[in-house]
Amino acid sequence: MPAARVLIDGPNELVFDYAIPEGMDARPGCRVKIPLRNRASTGTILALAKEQASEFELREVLELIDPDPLITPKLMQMGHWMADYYGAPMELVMRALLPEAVRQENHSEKTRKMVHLLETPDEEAMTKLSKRASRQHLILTLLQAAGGKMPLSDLGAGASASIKAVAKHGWVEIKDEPVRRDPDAGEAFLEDSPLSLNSEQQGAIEQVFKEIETPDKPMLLHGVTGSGKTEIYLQAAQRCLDAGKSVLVLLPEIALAPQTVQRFKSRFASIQDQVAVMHSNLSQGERFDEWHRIRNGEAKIVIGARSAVFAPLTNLGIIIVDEEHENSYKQDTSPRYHGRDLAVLRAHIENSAILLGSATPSLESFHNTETGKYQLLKLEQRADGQSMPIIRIVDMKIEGRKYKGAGPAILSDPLRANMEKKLAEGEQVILFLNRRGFARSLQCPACGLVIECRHCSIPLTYHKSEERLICHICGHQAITPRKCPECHDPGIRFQGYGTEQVEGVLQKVFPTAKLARIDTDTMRRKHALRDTLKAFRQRKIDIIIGTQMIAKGLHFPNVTLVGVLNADLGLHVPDFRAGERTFQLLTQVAGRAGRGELEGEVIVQTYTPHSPSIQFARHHDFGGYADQELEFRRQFGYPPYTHCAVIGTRSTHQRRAEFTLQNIHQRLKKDLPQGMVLGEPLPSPLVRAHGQFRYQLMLLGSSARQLSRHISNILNQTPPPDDVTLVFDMDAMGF
Ligand SMILES: Nc1ncnc2c1ncn2[C@@H]1O[C@H](COP(=O)(O)OP(=O)(O)OP(=O)(O)O)[C@@H](O)[C@H]1O
Ligand SMILES: [Zn+2]
Repeated sequence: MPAARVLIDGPNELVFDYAIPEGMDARPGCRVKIPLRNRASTGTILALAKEQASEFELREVLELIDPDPLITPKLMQMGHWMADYYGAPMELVMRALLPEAVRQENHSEKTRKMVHLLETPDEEAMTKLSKRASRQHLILTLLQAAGGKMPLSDLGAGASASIKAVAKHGWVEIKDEPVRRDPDAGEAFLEDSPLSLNSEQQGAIEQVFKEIETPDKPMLLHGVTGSGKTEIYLQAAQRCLDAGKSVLVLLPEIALAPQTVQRFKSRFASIQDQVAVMHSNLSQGERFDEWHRIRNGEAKIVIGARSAVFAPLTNLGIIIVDEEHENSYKQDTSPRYHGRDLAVLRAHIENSAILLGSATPSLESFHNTETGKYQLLKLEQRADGQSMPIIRIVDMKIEGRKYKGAGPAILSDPLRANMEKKLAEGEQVILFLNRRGFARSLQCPACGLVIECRHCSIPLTYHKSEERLICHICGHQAITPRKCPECHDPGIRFQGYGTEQVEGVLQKVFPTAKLARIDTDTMRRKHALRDTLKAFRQRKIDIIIGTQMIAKGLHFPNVTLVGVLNADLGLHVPDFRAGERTFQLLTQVAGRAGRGELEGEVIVQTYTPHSPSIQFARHHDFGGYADQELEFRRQFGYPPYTHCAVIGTRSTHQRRAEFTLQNIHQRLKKDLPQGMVLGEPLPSPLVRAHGQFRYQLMLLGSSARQLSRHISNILNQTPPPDDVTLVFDMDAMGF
């Protein structure tokens, strides 16, 4: 008898084999009822075997819940690829493929009671009714006015006896009707129409149309900030819909891209019902509804973050990956997939077009255009003929001297003077600083002690409004000491500054300007970001100070000055991608300036004005940056010339974490295949987080398959002790 391997619903990821009874058309991806500990349980079929392998008699599947697999065969194929490539158990892959809300099907459809008018009594009867039973009369007239049906709840609470009475006469009937839980209920979107494209856009879209017609090669759309990439996405999507095909749009963090989502919603406002947006703020019920709307073909455009790459669309015309260089496409728990890479794979499996877009492409994707694996589409001009902003560098080593001992130099003279000018002219300013809180750390000048988190190896950040120290890794909080806890020196002081402190400085320097701070501390409320950006667009705010939440994708024509307060923050971290990331961030932030009629200016404050990331960004020279960075990567054998995998161990026992990794290192080394480079086991840059010690080693290999198989083999042979957790991160993006 054939057997099925079933992932049981529930928190524990149990997997058992069951026999498939004769005549049951069970396929992978189908949900089934199975016996478990004398009770009927539910689960999803992971895989089938022709003959059962076990010598024990298997229990039988009780019932097939879905005759058609919930997971399409093509998505299943992608799932098996993921399990193999990322070295992840199929159980975990399955969790990614089928959202919790769908797998544990207890969010059945939401329904509501509707009252339907079956027939209206004649005029005479109505007149009688109005005198004798005015409530019943009212119900009938309301129903007539509403065109024959109304939700029961709208007919008022006290009306139930009257409704029963009119139902008894056979005038009305109450029926359950399904309702969609619409996450955007209450929001109105004005329809807009396609723009006529400029010649660069025209060239790009023709290529995209060709690919939609007959998919051949992935496309990388490299368009400078403000070049109108979104318009290309919109017209590509429209073309697919016209051809009866579906569209998948991936955005890095959907909560941070309210403007892009809004543009899609506006363009497709007339077919609102066919658009599904999947983001992390959806309730389980909303997620269930959206998923089923996609699976049954009602929704034809899906917009979502990385996990939307598994959206069960069929007949895909194009997959669009906006800001393809963004790290947040990488999943940070197993299976540690890269949303962009899976999108490319999925397009291949589904035979659809794929369009990756960015103003600062990842070197991986850019390199693929150089080798001819991808095709490059370029937009070198801003869409409306605006010029690129002028970028000026301020050397804070020189500026800082003016402030001797008077606290940190936050606003250099050139930046402050420029802000004054713009504000006087009624223009708007964005300031960028990638650190929240008031002060980075507290340090004792006498003994040098820096107050650290008790669970993590980083300093605690001082938050003034809450009057406490907070760990930005684990959230641990502590009271701010008045003197050094070690040597009791009362001179203990703040080091470094965050957005909260900048806000305070701005209030003093520009007392009449209206300010808003955008970071995770101020944006906790559900629609806080959307509302703040709206106020900014309406010019109710003059200056925004924000973290990376405001770095990309925002379009405000009246912003003429962007200030980068400390460009060095991401530069001095032990990661070969640190320079690339700084270049991307500076280019993206700078790109927020001068997107309207007025010219834009950018002022970058830095202590390392000559670093290549800063210099190339200043000249808007992606090509130059990519050339020299790729040369460096090639020399050292780093990605994109190789694949990079990281193996990590974590444990509350430092020695156990270290020893386990050393052990793995030994085994990896013993039969290391040709072409692989094995690094040393070392403490992670953040050696302790959430109370766990972390060790890691890096492997580089020219063949991804060989690399991940070699590692999976060794890890399977070396199960870690119970108190050590293993992490295997294929194509790791951070260290
Ligand atoms: N052909 C066009 N004619 C006139 N305006 C256009 C055209 N195409 C795009 N625009 C406008 O140009 C502005 C910038 O476009 P968009 O935001 O799409 O740029 P982008 O390339 O996505 O930039 P970023 O990478 O900075 O997000 C938008 O206001 C858009 O409406
Ligand atoms: Zn901590």
